[in-house]
Amino acid sequence: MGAGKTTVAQLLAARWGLPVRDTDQDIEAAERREISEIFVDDGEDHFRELERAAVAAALAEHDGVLALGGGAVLDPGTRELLAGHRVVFLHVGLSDAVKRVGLGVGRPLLLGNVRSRVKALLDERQPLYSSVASATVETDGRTPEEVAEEVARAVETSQTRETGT
Ligand SMILES: Nc1ncnc2c1ncn2[C@@H]1O[C@H](COP(=O)(O)OP(=O)(O)OP(=O)(O)O)[C@@H](O)[C@H]1O
Ligand SMILES: O=C(O)C1=C[C@@H](O)[C@@H](O)[C@H](O)C1
Ligand SMILES: [Mg+2]
Repeated sequence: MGAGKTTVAQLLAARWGLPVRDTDQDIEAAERREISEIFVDDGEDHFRELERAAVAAALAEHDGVLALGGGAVLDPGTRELLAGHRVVFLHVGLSDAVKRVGLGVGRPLLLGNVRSRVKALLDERQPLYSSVASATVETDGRTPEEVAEEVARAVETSQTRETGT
């Protein structure tokens, strides 16, 4: 959370002239309620099922840039769906993440002490993010535009390597 997935996905889509989707937004639209309401009413496990379905639908229907939720990779089924796709991990350190998420409003897993919640999530999830990603881009101390530039370079380079174009 706060890595900039939603923000950077939009910049990349504009750069490449592609459509952009965001599974958090897809879930809220389909459910007609906010993510925090889903967590409160039905719990995280149910949210992860909705998220897996949203990722599957987006990968099937959408040819463009997809921003995931920060915890999507926790679900083994979602990780399987992502295999074979270009997945870029936007890394953020504790200090920048805390600055970017502010009070954590709308992010149910940050309820309580935002700094200690962010630290716990980063520590727990780091190995999973690295295992799913085909590239990692550092976001600390960089603007969204600088991050998008580096993601584009990483993706375009891997494309050249794969296709020679
Ligand atoms: N590189 C950056 N530098 C400074 N601020 C940033 C950067 N990237 C994003 N932000 C800001 O941080 C906040 C969170 O960004 P964003 O919503 O894109 O994160 P996210 O990774 O999609 O989070 P989530 O997992 O909750 O969906 C926004 O206010 C955004 O403008
Ligand atoms: O990191 C997480 O687990 C989450 C991140 C957000 O994108 C949302 O998907 C939700 O708030 C959970
Ligand atoms: Mg987001």
